[in-house]
Amino acid sequence: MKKSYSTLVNKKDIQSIAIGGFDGMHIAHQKLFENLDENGAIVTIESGFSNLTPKRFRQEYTNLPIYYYVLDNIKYLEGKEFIKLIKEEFPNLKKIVVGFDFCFGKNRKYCVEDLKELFNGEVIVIEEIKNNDIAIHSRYIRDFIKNGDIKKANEFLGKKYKIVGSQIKGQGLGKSDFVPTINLQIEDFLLPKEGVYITKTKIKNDIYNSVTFIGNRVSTDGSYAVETHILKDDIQTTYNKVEIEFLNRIRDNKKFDNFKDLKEQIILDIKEAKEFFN
Ligand SMILES: Cc1cc2nc3c(=O)[nH]c(=O)nc-3n(C[C@H](O)[C@H](O)[C@H](O)COP(=O)(O)O)c2cc1C
Ligand SMILES: Nc1ncnc2c1ncn2[C@@H]1O[C@H](COP(=O)(O)OP(=O)(O)OP(=O)(O)O)[C@@H](O)[C@H]1O
Repeated sequence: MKKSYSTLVNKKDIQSIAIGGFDGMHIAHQKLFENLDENGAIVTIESGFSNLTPKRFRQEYTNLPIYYYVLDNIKYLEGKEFIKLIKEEFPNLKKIVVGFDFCFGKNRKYCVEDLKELFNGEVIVIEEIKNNDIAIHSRYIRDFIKNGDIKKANEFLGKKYKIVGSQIKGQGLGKSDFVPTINLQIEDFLLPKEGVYITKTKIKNDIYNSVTFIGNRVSTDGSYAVETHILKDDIQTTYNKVEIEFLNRIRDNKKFDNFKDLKEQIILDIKEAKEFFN
């Protein structure tokens, strides 16, 4: 099994693991982690499609060490081979925690009953965790985000949906014709539906109330942009890392016939965001 990330914890010390994809580190994932003991670890099988909590950001949502394995390297294994590798990786493993729908190995033909049979230790299977009768899964959270339903996404995540990017140069119009904005380049993260959102923006150790526009600037140059206006301060410098937390959605992206109308709308958006924070 090829590990693609290393932590400082010695794998010989690990006695319990939770296994899965864990994109989002959502409420149900956290329930699995609660069943790990102090010598526990998270074993993440990377499919390459993680865009809620891309791999390099996942560790911030847990104190447990995370070990990453590439799905393509292990998906052809028979059940016995999978367990053998797990035991080679974690020689003192006593407990495995998975969800009710966990399957593994060749054609995903091995599931929880096989795991119980093949692993000579404790296997804890967590029943399906729901939020108001709807099952919590990363795929549903992705749908909420794509539809702009940030409140639902946050409810299912158990935290605010966050993207991380770096500042890039904008058109230079914001400051002169509208309001100053930080233009962002975002990689790896799933972007919410086009529109205007109430957000918090974190730069270094400071957190600012903000409004964020996502979408094609159909009223100006037409290009796709993610840009944030900080409600309080005029942020001047270029920062490498900017984090945006989504709290609520204000409206859809819209084409305005002139800059005056767009500016008036932006002022209304800012007013709505300020009221939200008050
Ligand atoms: C709160 C807010 C709402 C916005 N709404 C729209 C919009 O509905 N339609 C649009 O085409 N552009 C919208 N924009 C983007 C502006 O067109 C953009 O800020 C302007 O073109 C300046 O871009 P620049 O920062 O690259 O100079 C919005 C920007 C902000 C900050
Ligand atoms: N709602 C849930 N209730 C209980 N266990 C869950 C739930 N969702 C996921 N799990 C378990 O968490 C682990 C990680 O699963 P996985 O990464 O597939 O999460 P997911 O949210 O179901 O993702 P996806 O929607 O992409 O399938 C697995 O062991 C899985 O069985």
